[in-house]
Amino acid sequence: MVTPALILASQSPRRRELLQQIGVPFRPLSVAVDEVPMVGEAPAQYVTRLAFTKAQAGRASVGEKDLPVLGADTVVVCDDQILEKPENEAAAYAMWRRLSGRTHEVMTAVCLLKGEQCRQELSITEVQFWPLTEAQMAAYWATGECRDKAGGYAIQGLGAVFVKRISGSYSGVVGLPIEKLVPMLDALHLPYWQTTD
Ligand SMILES: Cc1cn([C@H]2C[C@H](O)[C@@H](COP(=O)(O)OP(=O)(O)OP(=O)(O)O)O2)c(=O)[nH]c1=O
Repeated sequence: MVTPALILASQSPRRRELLQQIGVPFRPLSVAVDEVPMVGEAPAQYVTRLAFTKAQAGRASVGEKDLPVLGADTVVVCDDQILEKPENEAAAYAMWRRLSGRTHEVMTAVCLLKGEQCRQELSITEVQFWPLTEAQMAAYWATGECRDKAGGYAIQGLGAVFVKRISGSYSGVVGLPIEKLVPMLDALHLPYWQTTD
């Protein structure tokens, strides 16, 4: 068995797949943190805080201070409002009506802790939706795909048909911006595909 180079403090299957995709040897760990914005907290601050909190929670639960821990958080932001995972059908429809025919931002913050070191990055991607019909929304709800996704859609899934344009990081929208992560791994001398040390 390969020795893990880091702990991924996340229950998200997408984050696990993205780390696997670039050949990082890791051990997944589910952490539970309160995902509630503080009063007056801007979306960028909020996702950054949550990524840090998840990494910290992972480190506390592993107990091995020297093993690096990676945490991440993703939110959809539209009209300065944070859209997380829809709690029910009404919440999902409210999100889709807001996103329909418009451009929103997907923010993913990443935090990597190793010993005393803390590296953080924020990815912001613009996503434009086609106008959505009520019939499309009903059909999408029926698929169940929206339930554990920020903003109530998955760009990597059937939700891709809602997307007209993207400007930024595709992997960031899915939950882990590879182009931000690789330099962080380099800085802490952590392995991935093609590294030699
Ligand atoms: C916008 C969008 C989000 N998402 C996902 C990424 C995240 O998994 C999820 C946002 O929820 P998060 O709270 O960031 O992550 P999570 O609860 O799935 O996992 P954990 O907190 O344990 O790390 O939405 C997609 O998969 N595709 C998309 O197109």
